[in-house]
Amino acid sequence: MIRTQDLSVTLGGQEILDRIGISVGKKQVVGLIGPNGSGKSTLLKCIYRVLQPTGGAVLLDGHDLHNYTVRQSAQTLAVVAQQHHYSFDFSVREIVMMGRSPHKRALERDNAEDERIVREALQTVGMAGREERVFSTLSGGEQQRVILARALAQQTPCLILDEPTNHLDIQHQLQIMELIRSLDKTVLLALHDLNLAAAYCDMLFALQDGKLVGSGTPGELLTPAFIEKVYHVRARVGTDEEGRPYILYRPARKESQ
Ligand SMILES: Nc1ncnc2c1ncn2[C@@H]1O[C@H](COP(=O)(O)OP(=O)(O)OP(=O)(O)O)[C@@H](O)[C@H]1O
Repeated sequence: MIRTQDLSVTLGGQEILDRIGISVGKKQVVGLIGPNGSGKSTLLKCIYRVLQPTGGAVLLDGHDLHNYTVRQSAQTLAVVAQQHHYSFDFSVREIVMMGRSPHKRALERDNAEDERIVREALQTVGMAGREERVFSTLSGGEQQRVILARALAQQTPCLILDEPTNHLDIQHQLQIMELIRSLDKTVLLALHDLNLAAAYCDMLFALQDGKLVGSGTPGELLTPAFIEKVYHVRARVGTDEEGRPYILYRPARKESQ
């Protein structure tokens, strides 16, 4: 459903992405992994149209995203980006209600159905009853959940998430990942935590220095050799009772021994 074809990005004269081809099947949860600065956010930004690629294309259901109007792509893709900058003190309700705008005409007023969808989205992320709180006064984790609620209120078939577990404690990390899995949507997300990626993703794509350096199911991709090559960290990989890999990191070798 979402595909990138030879996607390249050059910024400030530097090649940030080099002919990346990834694909996310309908209703799959696909993780994008890779070290800091490897290009994960840049790739997601091309998909949610904040960045214009220098080469290649993003295809939605086989159609070039460039032929979509902004409204059409907002009806297809909802985004939870890494940083949330709001210059005004919006309430939680107002922020989540913004998710409804691709479904409305200019100046159309919010109706009872919009209100219901907003309440339901806040309930889903565990933020019910906080509609009137000022967004900027929420903790980082609470803000993250409100932004996810806004994406849910957008009612799109696809979700793009850049580090959705950022700022969250372990309980909320697991809750958000369980929620993402339960949504029955096509999901592409950037993740740092390889154990979360292993536990919740159907497929993974790995970036390193702007290049695609691996892809496969978590079990296929996350081997000790791969982790050492890409992250320069030694690791032991076990398998849980459901056959999914889990990773234990090991201290770096001491050079003097
Ligand atoms: N506007 C820009 N001009 C120049 N370089 C940029 C620009 N935006 C991003 N970069 C560089 O592109 C590279 C990839 O950045 P990106 O944010 O996509 O990485 P990432 O994998 O998401 O990293 P992280 O895990 O740290 O969030 C980095 O080296 C970054 O410094």
